[in-house]
Amino acid sequence: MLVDRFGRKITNLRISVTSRCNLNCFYCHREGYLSGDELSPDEIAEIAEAFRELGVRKVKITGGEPLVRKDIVEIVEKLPKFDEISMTTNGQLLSRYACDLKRAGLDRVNVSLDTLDAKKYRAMTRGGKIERVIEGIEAAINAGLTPVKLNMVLISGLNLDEIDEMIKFARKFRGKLILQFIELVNLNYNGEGYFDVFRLKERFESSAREIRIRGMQKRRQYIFEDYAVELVKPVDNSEFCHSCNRIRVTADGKIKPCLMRNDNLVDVRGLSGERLLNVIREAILLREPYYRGD
Ligand SMILES: Nc1nc2c(ncn2[C@@H]2O[C@H](COP(=O)(O)OP(=O)(O)OP(=O)(O)O)[C@@H](O)[C@H]2O)c(=O)[nH]1
Ligand SMILES: C[S@@+](CC[C@H](N)C(=O)[O-])C[C@H]1O[C@@H](n2cnc3c(N)ncnc32)[C@H](O)[C@@H]1O
Ligand code: SF4
Ligand code: SF4
Repeated sequence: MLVDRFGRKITNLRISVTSRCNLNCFYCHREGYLSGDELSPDEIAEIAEAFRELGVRKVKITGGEPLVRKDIVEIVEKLPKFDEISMTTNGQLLSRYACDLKRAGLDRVNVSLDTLDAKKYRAMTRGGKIERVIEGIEAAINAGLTPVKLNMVLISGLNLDEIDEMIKFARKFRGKLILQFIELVNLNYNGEGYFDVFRLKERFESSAREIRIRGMQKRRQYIFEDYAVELVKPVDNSEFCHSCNRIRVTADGKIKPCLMRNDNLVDVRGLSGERLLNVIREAILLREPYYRGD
């Protein structure tokens, strides 16, 4: 088991498989790192296996946009067995891949959708087609990549007035969708439009059938009859960082201890066996909560 200097157990691995993307959302943090280089499916599998041996139980595939990689099905297929393998995608290519990804071993997907207005969507993503995202969500549900989480970054002046509509949209899928309302992170972007998502707490607390607090980043989940809501508050939230059980691997094979920092990356590309395990153990010791509180 990997445990950092702050007693946080690392059970969750986030692998960026590319920095490339077929969209260009104006606020994108790009997972905090840009790389021109990409690991092969075998290289990804080797690093993932090392983390599995060290106690990681869940894997998230992300990007850039993971589905722009032509070998994405092979990447998923070659991953070792974990309790859960999920992917975060913008959904543009999801309907094409949903069934193959499920067969390859993907358990579920998160799909990013900040608005239900086609014109606004095109503007925010600089060219995205909303109908493709909707088709992708439907294909993912039909393929059993569930629960599908819908990621909506809340931006004041842009989409706060769409929260109710998004809930109505989620309800149509009868319990198969979880809505994630995400706070805007000020990284590679000036933070204009910031909205504190905890301002929604009261609203959901007073009406939910059940409230769950996830171990990961102490996220609050509100369960309703035919949908659920999760609030993701990464800004100025020491509770989030103190229960952060994630480690990241960048598209070019560096261990990234924190989304918000690039001054403590550790290159593991080309390493294998005991050497790889030891370098991972050392990298874990570089982890620090980004927001610490008092
Ligand atoms: N600051 C920070 N933000 C994170 C971290 N993990 C996820 N996020 C943000 O949370 C939002 C949702 O990320 P996703 O990739 O969909 O995954 P997730 O919701 O974290 O993971 P699951 O609930 O397991 O599906 C994105 O805006 C991420 O940038 C983290 O460790 N630190
Ligand atoms: C960087 S994207 C990568 C995966 C894929 N391209 C997608 O959009 O789902 C992962 C998630 O981060 C979110 N995100 C991007 N920039 C953000 C920011 N500045 N603040 C909060 N979330 C952000 C996106 O909305 C998306 O849900
Ligand atoms: S689709 Fe994802 S990676 Fe691409 S620009 Fe938008 S948020 Fe960033
Ligand atoms: S320490 Fe905080 S900011 Fe850094 S990755 Fe973990 S939750 Fe995100």
